[in-house]
Amino acid sequence: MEKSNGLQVILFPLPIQGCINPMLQLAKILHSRGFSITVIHTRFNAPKASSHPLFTFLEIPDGLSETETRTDDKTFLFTLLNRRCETPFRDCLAKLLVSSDSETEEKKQRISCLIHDSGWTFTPSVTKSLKLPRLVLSTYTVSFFLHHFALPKLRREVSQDSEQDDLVQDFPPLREKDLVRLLEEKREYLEPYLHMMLEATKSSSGIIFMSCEELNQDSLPKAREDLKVPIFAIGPSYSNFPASSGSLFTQDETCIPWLDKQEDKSVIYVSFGSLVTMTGAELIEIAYGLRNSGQPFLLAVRVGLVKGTEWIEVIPEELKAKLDEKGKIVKWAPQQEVLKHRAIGGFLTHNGWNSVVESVCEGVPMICLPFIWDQFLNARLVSDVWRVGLHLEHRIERNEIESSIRSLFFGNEGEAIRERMKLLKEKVGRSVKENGSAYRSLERLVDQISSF
Ligand SMILES: Cc1cn([C@H]2C[C@H](O)[C@@H](COP(=O)(O)OP(=O)(O)O[C@H]3O[C@H](CO)[C@@H](O)[C@H](O)[C@H]3O)O2)c(=O)[nH]c1=O
Ligand SMILES: C[C@@H](CO)CCNc1ncnc2nc[nH]c12
Repeated sequence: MEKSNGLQVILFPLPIQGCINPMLQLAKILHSRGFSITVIHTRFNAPKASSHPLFTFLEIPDGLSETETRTDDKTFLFTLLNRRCETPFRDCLAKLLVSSDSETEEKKQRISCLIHDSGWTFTPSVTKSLKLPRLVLSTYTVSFFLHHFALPKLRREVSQDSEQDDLVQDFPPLREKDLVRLLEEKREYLEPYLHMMLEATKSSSGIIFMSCEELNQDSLPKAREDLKVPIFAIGPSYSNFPASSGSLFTQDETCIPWLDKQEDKSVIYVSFGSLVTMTGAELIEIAYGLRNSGQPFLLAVRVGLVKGTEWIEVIPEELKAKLDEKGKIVKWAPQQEVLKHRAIGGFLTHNGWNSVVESVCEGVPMICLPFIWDQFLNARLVSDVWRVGLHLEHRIERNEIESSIRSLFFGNEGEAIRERMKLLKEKVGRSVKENGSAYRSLERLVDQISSF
């Protein structure tokens, strides 16, 4: 740990698991560079302050009701949060600035800037009136962030004559069938929300991605050109700065001793992040697919994953008994530790960006089953661009799942995928080491924050 550099950074994550983890990871990275860290967060999905004794946490009210927090339309949720949090956030930040000014000289830690999730769109007017520099963190991959601003236009101009498998011209490597599914979610709030997000990004002092040149060759130059603000692709550095301490759920630690008993690279790990929901019938197909594959498996079923039920009640008793012979089902896994484990041979994933990056960092080949939003694009990167995974093409059927597991573990394609994943892992690993592209980007970010 470096000693304090006398500067303080204020962080403001969006309250969903997929956004809290990368923000806390950024906090750890900046703290290791001597910055002191204050996290302003909503009451809803508040991170566990006790897991981070080195940071200061300040809670603001968000006014969300129980029902509102459960809404399926995430854009609506974020729109509500932005409306309700503006005033409490402004008050909180203003107070912080005043109290930091009045500290005694030796305790003084000048507040150098605010770094907020790209999903907070009200921030420009707040920091402008308080004269505080502002950086944005995007938890998406660069190409999704860049191209998703065109979604309202793409929705208006859905092409009639294109084939399902065609690439979407303005949104590669997304395919037409992905775009159709992505747009299926009801999104009446999407257009104004995206507009505000883009404005908040363009008026910022820079945007940070937990990604690197090696994973975004084509989109980074275009992002620099379009957004016209400095771009810092500083990660992923999951191995040095684990994100798991940001977990909102209790991790089932019995996963690791269970994995210890399995053979090298024999287990398929299955998880779907924190937002996706599925039907009971879909979970049953997945369970049969896992069982019929004959491979040992570790399945994370989050409470609430299956719509209308609590946990895994939909799985018939008789199947449950068969599952227990070779598999383990938990509510929340210590995912990074699991992916690191020598027993893991593959990851059946919904392709949230954090999961994809964690899998690449640990060199675990994937089976892609995206459900919503940026997951469709992430899955194409994995299967079509880097070619380090198979794609289920949205077929949640036991036979498809069984055969994809078999070809990943035993087929020729699986062999080639493992080979490519090994190379990709090494490439990304080099990027965060001294003089790698992500390392240099982080140096530039630290310089910029210090110079505000
Ligand atoms: C299910 C499960 C998850 N996790 C951790 C792993 C990851 O760091 C994190 C989940 O992040 P993601 O894999 O990005 O998934 P998710 O929470 O759905 O993320 C949301 O936010 C992401 C970033 O904006 C998006 O890319 C996703 O599409 C979106 O759904 O939670 C665990 O540690 N244990 C678990 O059992
Ligand atoms: C505003 C963003 C950027 O950090 C939140 C991430 N996640 C998401 N944003 C919008 N719709 C979603 N549907 C699923 N996940 C979603």
